Amino acid sequence: MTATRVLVLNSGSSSLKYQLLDMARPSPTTLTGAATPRSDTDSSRLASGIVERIGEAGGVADHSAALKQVADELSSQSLGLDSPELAAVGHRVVHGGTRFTEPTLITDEVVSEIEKLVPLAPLHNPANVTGIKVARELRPDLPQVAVFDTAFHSGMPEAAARYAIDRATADRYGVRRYGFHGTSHAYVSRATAALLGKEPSEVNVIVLHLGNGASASAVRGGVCVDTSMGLTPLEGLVMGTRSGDIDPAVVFHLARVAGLGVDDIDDLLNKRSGLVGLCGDNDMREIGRRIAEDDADAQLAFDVYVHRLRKYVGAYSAVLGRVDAIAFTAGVGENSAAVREAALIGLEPLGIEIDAVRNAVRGSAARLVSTRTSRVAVAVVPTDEELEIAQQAYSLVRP
Ligand SMILES: Nc1ncnc2c1ncn2[C@@H]1O[C@H](COP(=O)(O)OP(=O)(O)O)[C@@H](O)[C@H]1O
Ligand SMILES: CC(=O)OP(=O)(O)O
Ligand SMILES: [Mg+2]
Repeated sequence: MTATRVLVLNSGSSSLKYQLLDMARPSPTTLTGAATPRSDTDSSRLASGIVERIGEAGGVADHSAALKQVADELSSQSLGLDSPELAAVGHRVVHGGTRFTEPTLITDEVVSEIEKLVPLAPLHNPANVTGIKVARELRPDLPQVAVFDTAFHSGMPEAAARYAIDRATADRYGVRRYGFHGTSHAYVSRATAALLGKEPSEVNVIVLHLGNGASASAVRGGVCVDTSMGLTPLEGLVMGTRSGDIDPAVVFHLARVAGLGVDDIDDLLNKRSGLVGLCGDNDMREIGRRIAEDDADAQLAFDVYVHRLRKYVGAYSAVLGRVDAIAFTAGVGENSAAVREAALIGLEPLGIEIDAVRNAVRGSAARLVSTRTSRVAVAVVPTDEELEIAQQAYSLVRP
């Protein structure tokens, strides 16, 4: 029997998503070719699930406990990690630094390199390492593949990847823009091309990945040329709990005037800022409910979020010159018609015409929400980081 199944572990800062896929069965997308949107009826997906609120009240204690829960759920469906049909485990790893720009077979040395990158992604890489260690303990014989969030952005031009700071200091300490959510930006930019009936090489796309973490990217002909996250996943858009762009002098000011330490400021900007910092809620659904009741704090949070998003749409329109499509993805991008409309309304001079009626229709498939006359196609394109990771992992181990 040939082993053709891949288990994918996608550890976020407070969640663990998993999927078990059979790569021998038809899947609607291919690694390099055209992609069509994925539905729940795909025969390739054997199991999937999510453990949420890790480390929070009402959730499991930590990522080890979450993994144990996933292993138990799979075993109860006779799909456990002990299955001889497993070909590999694919792990999402958020930060790959400058070294990891391709899917990588995991060895002890690779694990220790990923651990060295923890200071650059303190909310994410530790969880990724835990997942790798637990899975390797359970199945030491099985190939385990790391797929990096940073990889898709690793070819960004120097003009976009460099910060304008002293070069020697930057080079010595690896201070440059890496970018994240790369598997999602790669998958969604390809799926957007497919939705337009084009090859990825033919289209320029702005991808707006709006989840709890959020980032924008400018993709020219299938290649990422700029993205909003930088050295860490803190730069760029306003997020659920992260500030995104601020004047770096805010940090000095808070240290000198408010007497805050570096760790306090790190915690403030990563965990107590963004939507939650502005209005106390980080879930866009709750913010929508509060706005409907005329809550001024929720309205302000929404307005700041959308203003930043519009700025990036404008910036990346200029970076790309010609924009063929803008694609909204991840939890907020796929579900919040209000965010999509507020971000793009009034941008007709840029050739962007969102259609309020089409935009308001709910759906789970990739779809266009622009007017028929819009020069720039506006699309909602569900992301599938797990499928992308599975395909990249399988490409390394397939017989
Ligand atoms: N129906 C909805 N309307 C508006 N926002 C939603 C909806 N469903 C989910 N979201 C938003 O999506 C976020 C989670 O997105 P997701 O892509 O799953 O994030 P992550 O992978 O970072 O955990 C939630 O915090 C919430 O703000
Ligand atoms: C990199 C990042 O921000 O990931 P997530 O959105 O899963 O927190
Ligand atoms: Mg995510």
